[in-house]
Amino acid sequence: MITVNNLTKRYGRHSAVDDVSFTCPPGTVTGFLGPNGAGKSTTMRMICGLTTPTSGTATIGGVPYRRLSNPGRQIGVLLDASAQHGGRTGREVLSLAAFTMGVRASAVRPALERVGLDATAARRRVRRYSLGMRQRLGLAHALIGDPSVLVLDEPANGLDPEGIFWMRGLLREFADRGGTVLLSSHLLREVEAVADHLVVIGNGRIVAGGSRDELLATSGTLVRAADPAALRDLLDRAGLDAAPATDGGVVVRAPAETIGRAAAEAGLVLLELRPAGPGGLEQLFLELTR
Ligand SMILES: Nc1ncnc2c1ncn2[C@@H]1O[C@H](COP(=O)(O)OP(=O)(O)OP(=O)(O)O)[C@@H](O)[C@H]1O
Repeated sequence: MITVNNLTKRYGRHSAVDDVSFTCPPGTVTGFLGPNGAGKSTTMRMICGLTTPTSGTATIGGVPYRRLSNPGRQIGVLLDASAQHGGRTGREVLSLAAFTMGVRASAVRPALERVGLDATAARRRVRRYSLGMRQRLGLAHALIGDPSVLVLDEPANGLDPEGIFWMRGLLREFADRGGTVLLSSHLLREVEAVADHLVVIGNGRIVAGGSRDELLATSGTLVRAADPAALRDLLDRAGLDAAPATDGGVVVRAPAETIGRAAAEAGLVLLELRPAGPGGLEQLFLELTR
């Protein structure tokens, strides 16, 4: 369980993270979503004891990271895959991590295999790894202590579509076995497929959070009218926020009944009126983080 309570980080007058609270329960994957510069990395660094909060707390199983006795055995962290020591081989990186955490050396090979790094890759120096290979090695590093919590910052960066699919499966399985996963991304589509909880951050503040299905249910109503300009006028007059959808309709943050009644009163012909679904969540995400 990760518990974040009123976390704030200020750099001078700028609040990188502003009063952020959320929890990540065991058995779930939480997607931490926000555009570049929203405060995801800073929050994750505070969870992992790398950045000191201005105020607030973050705990793993009730204990702040810096007070964990052997943190790698409880929480696996992948914050910046490109920061690995380029002069070491993949196997050396993992052997050193295993040694530091008190994990037996025989765990190194299976850990590399688990993330799809074969014997040739294991012998290669990390400076010759692609970003995708570094992400895989970073994931192996996070997993080698057999932790119950994973914190991963943009782990899909540099992975090809097959790699992203593979990683989703790995994270889903980890959570299904009772693990806790927090992963960040600036792409809704990327986390939507694997996360069962979403926390959306914009300008350092939480702007939406809850189960993915809950957020989907509140993601608005898709409306398409025979006369799109008349629909826009009607929504403006009714004071209803609308965002353009990809298929020519608009997503409105209001129940279908409200829109349907307003359209009927104005004599407007509607071609479509339905819950916006995943596309609506995308609109909501864009709107919330604008
Ligand atoms: N060490 C620092 N000194 C000053 N400002 C910082 C520092 N670290 C982060 N910031 C600022 O805090 C804000 C949040 O940055 P952060 O890296 O947490 O965002 P992010 O959501 O992870 O974005 P990205 O996806 O681009 O990494 C940004 O405005 C950033 O410029």
